[in-house]
Amino acid sequence: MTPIHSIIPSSQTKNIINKRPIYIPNYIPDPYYVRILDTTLRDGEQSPGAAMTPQEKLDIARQLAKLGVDVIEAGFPCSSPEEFKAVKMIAEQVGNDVGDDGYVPVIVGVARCNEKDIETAWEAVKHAMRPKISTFIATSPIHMEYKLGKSKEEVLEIACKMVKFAKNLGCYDIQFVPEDATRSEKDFLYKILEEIIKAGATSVAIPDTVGITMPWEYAKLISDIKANTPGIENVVLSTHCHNDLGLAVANTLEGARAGARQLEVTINGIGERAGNASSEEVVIALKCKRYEAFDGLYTAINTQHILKTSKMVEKYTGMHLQPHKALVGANAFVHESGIHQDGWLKHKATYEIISPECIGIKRSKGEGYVLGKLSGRAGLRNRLEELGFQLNNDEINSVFLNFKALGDKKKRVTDGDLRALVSNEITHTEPIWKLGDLQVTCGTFGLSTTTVKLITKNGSTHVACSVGQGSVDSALKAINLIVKEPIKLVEYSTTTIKNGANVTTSIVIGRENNNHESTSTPTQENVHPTFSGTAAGTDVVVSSVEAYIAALNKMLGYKE
Ligand SMILES: CC(=O)SCCNC(=O)CCNC(=O)[C@H](O)C(C)(C)COP(=O)(O)OP(=O)(O)OC[C@H]1O[C@@H](n2cnc3c(N)ncnc32)[C@H](O)[C@@H]1OP(=O)(O)O
Ligand SMILES: CC(C)C(=O)C(=O)O
Repeated sequence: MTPIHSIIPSSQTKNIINKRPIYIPNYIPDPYYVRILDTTLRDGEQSPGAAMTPQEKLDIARQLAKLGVDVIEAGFPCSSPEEFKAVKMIAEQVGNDVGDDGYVPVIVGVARCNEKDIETAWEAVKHAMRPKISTFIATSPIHMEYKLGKSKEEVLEIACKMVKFAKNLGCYDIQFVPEDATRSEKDFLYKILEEIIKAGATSVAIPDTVGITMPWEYAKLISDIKANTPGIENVVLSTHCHNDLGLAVANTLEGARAGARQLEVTINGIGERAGNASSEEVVIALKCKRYEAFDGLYTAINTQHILKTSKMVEKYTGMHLQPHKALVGANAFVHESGIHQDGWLKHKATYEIISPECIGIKRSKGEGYVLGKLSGRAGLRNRLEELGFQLNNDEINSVFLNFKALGDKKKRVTDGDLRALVSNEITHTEPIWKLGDLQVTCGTFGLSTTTVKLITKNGSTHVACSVGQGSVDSALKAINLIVKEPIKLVEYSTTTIKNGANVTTSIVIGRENNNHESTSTPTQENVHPTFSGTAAGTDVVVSSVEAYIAALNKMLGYKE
């Protein structure tokens, strides 16, 4: 029988960086090699609100070079003086910096098909070791008629003239892009590509500008262009797919299968409107299914840098990732349900297609799953063992019932909650203190004040009043005045459920060690042992006080 984890050949889960063939603008010496053109700094920056400073763009370009991209599309130099400065800095610095594998990335400046844009782009990139201009003009009927106000003949003439113009400036690596290619008439597309190749283009990108194309249609377009465009074998064919229907990655991968050997992607999939094909998804899909689905295609991306690059782009652009974003979202390697946790604990590959380390995620103990109402005994037992509790089956079964009851009330059962559940299970002490009454005064005038009445197990009542920094603080201080114990608050959390109508509070306390000179903030590590209490109700102060008293009773009942 085939072992379940053999779906991922072990060579591919390890960090093997494939050797990159030498860079020749219009030809890739290895037919299985796929170039990655990263356009985070150009199309990615077209995400509404994602504008970056030149320094931020430079930092990202450096990181993209470490990631191992072949081509960095650095920006649109004629769009503003700062953009020009950013592209120039990237060209001069990153475009001349030899990476660990001896490679220097190509730096691209993007330009419309006009002399001013092209001259400006060339001025910005020309000092890179491998400068490139990418010039575009729309070829679809709707764009030519309404946006450009030009006929096919005019567009064809401008495109050829501008490719030659770029070449005459001294640029020998020129990409031509027929914008809105997927809505263009195919015969016109073949014709314009034939002519711009004759004019000197070295690569051609086929953009699905408005993200309307199905994966099989995109694959057919790439195959048709290869079959019908004279001279197409003399250039590198590239994808450029937008995500308006959520198909950018699928279309890009289909484009590669159909023969495109440069893939244009962005980190985290950011870009104009719904974004572009996500770099991490494209690269890892190729890596995971290199032989099964892609006939051996490979990239030179050092996947260990994926997470770091993703975080940097998220921070600089302010484009926050949804938790369930493939590969780099906060939940991408976190298991919530019991059946999954059980399988994952037995063998990671039951529910993970790659190891998170492969993209640079360092997962420590306790990470990889969260406990909640959908968890089972396997996840619960494992986390309790990680917290140092060894319970027998009867104890686990008993804790499990209370765990499920708590899970029904809270979104997430925390380590503090687990400690409280376990100590309920193993201490069984009769409560020493009970809450009698509680009265809180708070507002904007002066400090909060709480009066609390506690009742001991033999029925005597004790009342105290305290001010504090807020209602909960004054309430806990009033309790401390009564019980006269050296208590340290280690952890405090509340969860509101059902639109604020109900609140659950968890508190962890420890006995303050008077001999201990340390002034550091108390944590579960430096206050030993700790005791937890949980309470639920409609009022946050009342549930906080009840949780505190529950933890206090455990502390007082505890024998070393
Ligand atoms: C599909 C894509 O992602 S394309 C890239 C998109 N990126 C950008 O637009 C970069 C940022 N853009 C900018 O900073 C500005 O738009 C600039 C500086 C480029 C131009 O600004 P303006 O000169 O004020 O023109 P504006 O943006 O309003 O309109 C675009 C003009 O370019 C023309 N144009 C559009 N595409 C092209 C092209 N590929 N080649 C030549 N002209 C073009 C339009 O027809 C229009 O011309 P018009 O003013 O004669 O009607
Ligand atoms: C300029 C081109 C490459 C583009 O961004 C598009 O068509 O989406």
